[in-house]
Amino acid sequence: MTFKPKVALAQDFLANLATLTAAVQGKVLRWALRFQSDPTSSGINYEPIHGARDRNLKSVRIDRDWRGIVFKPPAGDVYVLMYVDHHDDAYRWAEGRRVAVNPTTGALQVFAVESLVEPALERARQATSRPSAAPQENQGEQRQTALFAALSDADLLSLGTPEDLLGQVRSIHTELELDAVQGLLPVEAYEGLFLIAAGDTVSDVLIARETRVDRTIDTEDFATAIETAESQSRFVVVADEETMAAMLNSPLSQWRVFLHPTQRKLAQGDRGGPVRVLGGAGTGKTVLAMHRAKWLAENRATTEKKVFFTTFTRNLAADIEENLKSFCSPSVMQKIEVKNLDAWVHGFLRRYKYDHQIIYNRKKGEAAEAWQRALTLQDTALALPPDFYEDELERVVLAQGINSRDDYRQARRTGRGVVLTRGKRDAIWPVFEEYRAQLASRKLKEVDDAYRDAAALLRDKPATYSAVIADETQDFGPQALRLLRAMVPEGPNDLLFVGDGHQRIYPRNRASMSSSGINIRGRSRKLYLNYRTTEEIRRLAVATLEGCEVDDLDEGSDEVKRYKSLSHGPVPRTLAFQHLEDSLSSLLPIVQAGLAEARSVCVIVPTRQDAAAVQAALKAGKISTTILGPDERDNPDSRSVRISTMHRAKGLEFDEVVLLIPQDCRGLKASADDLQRLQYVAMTRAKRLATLVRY
Ligand SMILES: Nc1ncnc2c1ncn2[C@@H]1O[C@H](COP(=O)(O)OP(=O)(O)OP(=O)(O)O)[C@@H](O)[C@H]1O
Repeated sequence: MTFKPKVALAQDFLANLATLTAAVQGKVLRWALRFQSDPTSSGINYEPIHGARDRNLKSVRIDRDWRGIVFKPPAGDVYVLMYVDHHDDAYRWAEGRRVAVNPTTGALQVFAVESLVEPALERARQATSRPSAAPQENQGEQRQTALFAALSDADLLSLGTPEDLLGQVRSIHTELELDAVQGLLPVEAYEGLFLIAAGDTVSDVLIARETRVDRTIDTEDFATAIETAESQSRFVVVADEETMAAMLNSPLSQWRVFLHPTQRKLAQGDRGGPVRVLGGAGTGKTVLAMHRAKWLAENRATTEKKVFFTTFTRNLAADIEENLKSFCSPSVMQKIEVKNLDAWVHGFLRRYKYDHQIIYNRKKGEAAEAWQRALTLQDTALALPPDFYEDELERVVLAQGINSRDDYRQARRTGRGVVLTRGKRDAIWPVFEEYRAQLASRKLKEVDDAYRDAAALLRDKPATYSAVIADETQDFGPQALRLLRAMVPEGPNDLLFVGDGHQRIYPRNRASMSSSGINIRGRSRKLYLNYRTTEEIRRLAVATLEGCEVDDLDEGSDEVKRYKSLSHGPVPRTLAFQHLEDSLSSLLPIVQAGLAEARSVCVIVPTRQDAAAVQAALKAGKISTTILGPDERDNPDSRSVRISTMHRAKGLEFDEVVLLIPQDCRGLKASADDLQRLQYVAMTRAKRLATLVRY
């Protein structure tokens, strides 16, 4: 048997490869395949890099101009393709990097050397002491004590700080300085440090990370080190040429290969019961959920007992299915069913000859007629506000599945504002009873009641799923959660919920997992790093949530203080106008600049009428546009400017977003809180640039 060395790819290699022309990519691919097949071949000439601090970094010639930087330690037979660039740039990169095993966590880390970190810190120090520097979230504040003064070296190392950089990390006094070295540190070190700066303790961070280092660390054993979850966030061991070719042919799809350590830990292995993962916009919840589906399908599910992957809207379900297909084999896909919940319920009830139509819009047709009839039984003496009955129907009667006057007397009405005595509840109940009777005579069912009926039908059927994964959980109401609970027997790996209360755009669907029969105690985790949006855009988006109460999809609350973005860019612009019409004239130059620089651009507006107005304005400027309709999937490769409502933009992402929004919510159906959440969702669709246009 011949011994095969371990060949791995680094994230930086793929990231830089993605920026090169197709012709150069082709050259690199051919070179990498030869390298992969035998990195010990005498034809590969490993050149030392004289200015490099790390003697294990070598240069390898690709052609006259291009060089690959390879990590090649003297022992252990590990070869990592670290970077690729023009000769001089590749050497410069290598001179500024070190690769080492962290002596406490055992992870293989790549980080910048002191001579790059020091100037970055110095620039940040100067920026904060400059009087003109814009103060942002305490960043301008001059602190006397260093941020990590209370931490021992052992603490800093356990968070993932490289041993070489302990001194530099100790000298950090402000969040701005920490952010200045973000890209120069291993991701787990930066994340751990910002969580400490935000108030967490070292043990909070380590417990949440599920870090267990129960071996003696050999800092020369690179082959073992490269296998930890932290190492796999930046290195991937490539087994064969086919895998190497697949990775190099789609270098942009980093999420398929490099997971954040928390994403990887949650995606793989067994869990004792339901798991909830919270994370702000863009923190990789959907990516994690997809990798979890793949792992379960590969390791635990069968074609008879599949993994059911669901979300609230049809478009998102279709996008997720497409993405899953891009990294799961057809045989794995046979063990995963992806469907939005309403489509699943519709199909399931039809199979069981359920003879009711489900209502998705009470304002239309026969449902509206039934509701109007029921309202004739209102007790006017109670002098309740006009929208009281509909709110009560949605948030109490349907949400809790209340079926009788007795149940309504006992119903929990927390947060409903109006206090109702037993007598008042008795006087109100007939409206709801009549509504259900009116619906029944028309063979109609409210969607929440249909969920309840489906859950009841499932009770005496054998389980057809081994696991259920729900994305965008914040949009599911209590009856939907109960139905998901009923779809799979209680036990290991049964349920995974990912979501974010800040992004709830259907406010009636506020549900608590524990009151819906889902016990996540001890199995709740968070993702903190935003992979999509620049830190500058994230900050503005978060500022729009000021004063908005946000829940944790259960009985507790959530906050946005602990999130950070991994990329930086221009501070979003805010423009203000008197009227929508005036603001429309500002759109054309913004959109034209975006298109000229080949960015995908989406103009996001509150209503469909606004979308039509934007389309007309852009059409006049001869710009090709597409309004994203409710049933229309977005084509990410389109060169057309997309126009979307805030609701429809959910789950999508674009290089650039222009958000048109009124100064207040007058004229919109949303409350102030709802509008704040919608605005947060809309702004966080932007990857690189955002403009907020107020009118
Ligand atoms: N580990 C990763 N490495 C690189 N990119 C990632 C990673 N995880 C996620 N991403 C990218 O970050 C972006 C956001 O990911 P994703 O859609 O999973 O986030 P989310 O938390 O579900 O977002 P939202 O709640 O805003 O819909 C996507 O472009 C995705 O490809």
